[in-house]
Amino acid sequence: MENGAAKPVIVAIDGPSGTGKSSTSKAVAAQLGLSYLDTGAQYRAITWWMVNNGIDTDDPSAVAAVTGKPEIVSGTDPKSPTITVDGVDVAGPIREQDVTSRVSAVSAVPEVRTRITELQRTIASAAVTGIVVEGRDIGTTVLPGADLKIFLTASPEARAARRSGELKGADLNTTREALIRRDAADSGRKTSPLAKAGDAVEVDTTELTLQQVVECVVTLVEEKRAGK
Ligand SMILES: Nc1ncnc2c1ncn2[C@@H]1O[C@H](COP(=O)(O)OP(=O)(O)OP(=O)(O)O)[C@@H](O)[C@H]1O
Ligand SMILES: Nc1ccn([C@H]2C[C@H](O)[C@@H](COP(=O)(O)O)O2)c(=O)n1
Repeated sequence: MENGAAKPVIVAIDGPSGTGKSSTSKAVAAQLGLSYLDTGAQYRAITWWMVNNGIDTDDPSAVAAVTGKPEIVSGTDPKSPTITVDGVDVAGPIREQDVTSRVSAVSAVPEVRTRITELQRTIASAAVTGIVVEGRDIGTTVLPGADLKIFLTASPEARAARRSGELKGADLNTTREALIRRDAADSGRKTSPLAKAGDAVEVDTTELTLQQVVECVVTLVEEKRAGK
């Protein structure tokens, strides 16, 4: 750039549940001084609002009719990301089971995707140094011109073990089945399904520590910035 400031770098990190998108994205963004956006949290936030307002989340037209109502605000500091709905901090409630079990249905509604995608693009374009955006359709749909696209994978067994650890000993098989069900719903929806972009770098995290994944992505970003 003419004034010597580096061009903002846009990094898209996609993949199924439990592959390490959030942990990796936050650490990479913090290490490189970039903003961070958890797009799953936005879909969870709108789902939380639907549940809280008695909307039938299995009825796409009922969901579509009220999609524009809640005001969703994401804080993009990777060291303390935030998410509010109409000014209420929902970081805790959006991780609860009633939201998790409904979020795939709500996020499949095209009107919801249009609204949340617009919000994501606005946030990404305002990031001064750049941003790491994680989700399911970032490289394919939200930011197809991203400088770097990563697609994280891991075996269902590894992902279930990671999640069971978080859920304090939840049954491994039940957790694995729930992950597979959510992946199938997210990959099978008509509008911008979970998918690897053709130009994404796939990183299988099954046998890697979180630190190794972070180092791998940081190296890829630095190589991109250096024009390699
Ligand atoms: N490479 C890794 N090795 C071991 N554990 C990991 C690794 N990456 C992430 N984890 C752990 O796995 C769990 C899930 O990670 P994370 O929340 O980052 O995944 P995610 O892909 O963002 O999931 P979701 O899409 O469901 O939000 C966390 O407890 C995290 O600490
Ligand atoms: N870009 C995105 C991000 C998330 N979703 C949906 C599908 C997921 O099951 C759900 C929750 O995401 P998580 O918090 O587990 O990462 O949100 C989507 O459709 N597109």
